Amino acid sequence: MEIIDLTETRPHDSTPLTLVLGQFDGVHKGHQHILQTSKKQKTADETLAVMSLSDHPLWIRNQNPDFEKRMTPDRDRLHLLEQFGVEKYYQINHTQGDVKYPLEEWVFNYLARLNIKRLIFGEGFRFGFDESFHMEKFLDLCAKRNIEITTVPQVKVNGTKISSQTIRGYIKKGLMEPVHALLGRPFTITGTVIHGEKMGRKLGFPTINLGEMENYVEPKPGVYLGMVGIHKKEGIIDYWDTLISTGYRPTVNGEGYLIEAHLLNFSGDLYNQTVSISFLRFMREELNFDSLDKLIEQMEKDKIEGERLMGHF
Ligand SMILES: Cc1cc2nc3c(=O)[nH]c(=O)nc-3n(C[C@H](O)[C@H](O)[C@H](O)COP(=O)(O)O)c2cc1C
Ligand SMILES: Nc1ncnc2c1ncn2[C@@H]1O[C@H](COP(=O)(O)OP(=O)(O)OP(=O)(O)O)[C@@H](O)[C@H]1O
Repeated sequence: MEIIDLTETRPHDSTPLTLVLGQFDGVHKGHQHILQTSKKQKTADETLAVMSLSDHPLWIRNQNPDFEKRMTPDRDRLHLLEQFGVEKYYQINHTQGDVKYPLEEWVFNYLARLNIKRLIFGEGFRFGFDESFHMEKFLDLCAKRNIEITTVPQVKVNGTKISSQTIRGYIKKGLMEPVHALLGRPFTITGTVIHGEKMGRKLGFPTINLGEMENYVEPKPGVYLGMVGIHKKEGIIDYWDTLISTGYRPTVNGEGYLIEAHLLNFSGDLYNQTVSISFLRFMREELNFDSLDKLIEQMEKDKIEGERLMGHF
């Protein structure tokens, strides 16, 4: 997939495009449907492209914290878009300096640099919200350029549209089973293993900590059952059943929110390796124990329960 920053470049290539507009956080089942439909609708000479803003307009324009973090930061999202057949990805940098322009005109000025034949939206699409994105005005601008517009019906579950915002809300509540169902895969964070406080090892429960985590939505504090994928050479991933602890570690007066994973029955050095931590289910709340012995006793119970749930015995 070719990645093009439209803020910096005026593309010279005039490839005819079928373009889908939107943020695509999670590349959830609704997004997957619109991409599959677009692939079928485009003609053989058209290239399937997606265009997104670097940040959600509701974060840039309204400072709404619900739209700051992602379940799929750029690297994960681009990888998934490619898997679903997107051939070109256009990004526009959206910053505070742009808020003085009407959103639909600002977006259209970038679209006008491309040879768009077909523009595809999910039904009810709006970038941000009604007051910031005037859909009718946007459609008028497209019509003047002879861009064909198609609307794809919404994919719903129990009568409600699948949306990134809803799924991020489930992650924040620790509801990992519906997240798995709506994404078609578990919520997964990927990063490089960094050196932590090394206290876990002393407690008999060594854990891996990941760097570069700032951009991910934070799952509710607690203990989860999951899988860790260790990225090996040639794209091979070695999976381990795992316990995941998220939160503030009140028992050891931890500082700041952290995600750690204790791989079940694993021994070895993972520092500096790339790993993916997938969340399968919430097991219990994070607790403030009055001694380290009590924390260790509970972690031993967590381990037995985790192994039982994973079918180890
Ligand atoms: C399975 C598991 C359960 C945990 N549960 C709690 C908990 O309930 N309360 C708490 O304060 N910390 C909990 N922790 C976090 C530990 O306090 C933390 O892993 C330990 O202090 C090591 O931290 P470090 O990796 O930064 O050295 C848990 C960790 C694991 C692996
Ligand atoms: N459930 C769905 N069914 C069909 N199309 C969808 C669905 N959800 C989003 N789309 C479409 O996918 C494209 C990208 O969507 P976008 O990520 O901007 O919206 P979203 O997933 O609804 O997110 P948010 O919750 O932030 O509004 C848009 O064209 C949008 O209309």
